[in-house]
Amino acid sequence: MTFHQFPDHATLSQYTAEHIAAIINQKPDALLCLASGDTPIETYHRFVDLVKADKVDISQCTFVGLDEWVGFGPEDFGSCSYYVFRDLFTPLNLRPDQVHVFDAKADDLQAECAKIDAVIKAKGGLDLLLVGMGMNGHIALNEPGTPFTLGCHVVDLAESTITVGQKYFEKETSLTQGITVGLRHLTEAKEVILLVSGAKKAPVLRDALRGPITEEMPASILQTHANGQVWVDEAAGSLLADV
Ligand SMILES: N[C@@H]1[C@@H](O)[C@H](O)[C@@H](COP(=O)(O)O)O[C@@H]1O
Repeated sequence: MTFHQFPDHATLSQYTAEHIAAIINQKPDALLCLASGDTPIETYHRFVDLVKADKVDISQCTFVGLDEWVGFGPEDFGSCSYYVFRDLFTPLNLRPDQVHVFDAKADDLQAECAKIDAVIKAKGGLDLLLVGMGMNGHIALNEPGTPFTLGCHVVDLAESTITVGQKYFEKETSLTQGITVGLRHLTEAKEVILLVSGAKKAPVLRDALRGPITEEMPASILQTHANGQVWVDEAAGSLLADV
């Protein structure tokens, strides 16, 4: 694992966008799984700028959705896929065959897990997994206590995730379960980037990077990845020097 601290969120976002473009320039048919959440939004805007400026050709790439609230879909404001479509997939004008997301409204959620597991397997694994970190250290929707060995699965959401998740919605919304790419896919990904931004995440980031590697702190799995990058802004990294 390598760690880099950027002065601010804008610099972090520009660097990350250029890095994603570099991965695709090296492997035009790359399979990418990119997080929802507030943290990477500016990265996606910068990446769209690079595509529109012809700095990278995405016509052969495939994108996999990372996670979703059960019962919600891309058309629902506040869903995970709503933001990824709004900020990335739609502005990129991707063909339908380039995008694979969980249908979290499906009757058979296990089949949805098998569907995404199969896409990842068929493409020989993820070339890039870009994730954020929840306030309880979750990665995607892998909550504390999730085995590192799981592939895609359905999860009961932690209280903290339900509370913090309200920020994505206009009004109070009932969230109970999630469907998510698992940490086995993180372990097997050729490269993983964890983006962390803001002072409120600083204590969790310190525990994830300086504490023990444990399933109780999902983000600690980054410590085990040979090609794992943890990229943070100064506010998020503010407690690391003190450890
Ligand atoms: N499902 C998402 C995750 O995929 C995201 O990475 C994380 C951090 O989100 P944010 O960047 O908004 O802090 O929490 C949410 O629950």
